[in-house]
Amino acid sequence: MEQHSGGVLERGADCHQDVISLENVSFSYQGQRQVIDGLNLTVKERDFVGLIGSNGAGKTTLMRIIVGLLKPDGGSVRLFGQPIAEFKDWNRVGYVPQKNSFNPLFPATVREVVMSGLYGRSKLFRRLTKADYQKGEDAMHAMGIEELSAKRIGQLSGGQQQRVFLARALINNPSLLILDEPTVGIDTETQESFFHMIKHMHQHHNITFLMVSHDLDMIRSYLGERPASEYGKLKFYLKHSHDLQDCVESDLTHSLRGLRQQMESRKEVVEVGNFR
Ligand SMILES: Nc1ncnc2c1ncn2[C@@H]1O[C@H](COP(=O)(O)OP(=O)(O)OP(=O)(O)O)[C@@H](O)[C@H]1O
Repeated sequence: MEQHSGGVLERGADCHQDVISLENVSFSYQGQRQVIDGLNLTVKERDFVGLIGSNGAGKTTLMRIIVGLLKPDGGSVRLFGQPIAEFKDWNRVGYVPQKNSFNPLFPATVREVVMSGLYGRSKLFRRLTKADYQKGEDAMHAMGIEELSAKRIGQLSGGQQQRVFLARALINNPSLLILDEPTVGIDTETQESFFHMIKHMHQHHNITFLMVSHDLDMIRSYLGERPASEYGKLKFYLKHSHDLQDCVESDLTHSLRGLRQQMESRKEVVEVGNFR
């Protein structure tokens, strides 16, 4: 992740793809003061970025800009290297917004809420296939909620509901997960198991995370004591699940391939020479 306003935060050579890039992004709600002004942010493949900031600092606004729900007044937003206006591959992005509380009479079941993640932004309801149902089962299994599948979402506890929303975000097997305060209102024990689960997903499933949280202890325990960068009241903490070894290896592979090609072309010259 790089984030800077004015000065550039130094970061070594890195072979990982840019997943989120914001350049000089500004935003204000109609007729109000600027919430975000000239923000630069780069989140790379397999980064885990934790965002901490006081109430009203602009965290949710920033998440909504990144997932295309708000259009910035200025600057550019790219996802996986593509300008957001042209980005179509929304299945690669899972987004869990700030907690919604459901009326206990809300008619959808857990399975229906999870399956609705397949429709993404198209809002086009298509006939679900056997493979789609299997994806739903897999996502519920990953979140440990398969036994709740027939219950109404409104009848679940806050922690169970969060698992449902995470399963909904996971159903398309995303490469980027954006979570906005996923553990608000959840008891400490469930928070711990939730964090354990997302750390596991980060370390073993190569998912890139951007997570807003008020839980400074959790953020520090996983992402380190100090923020990697700050922008106004927003503090960005960072951990990679990769290290530069990946890049060294990929450079090495690249060099070896180059060497092999050189040797092969020499061999051809020799063979051509022999032929003559
Ligand atoms: N729909 C809206 N219309 C007008 N102003 C808004 C709207 N949503 C948020 N704001 C204002 O924008 C600023 C940033 O709000 P935002 O929700 O992004 O903050 P936040 O950092 O996520 O806060 P919190 O920690 O309380 O969730 C606040 O001053 C808020 O009052």
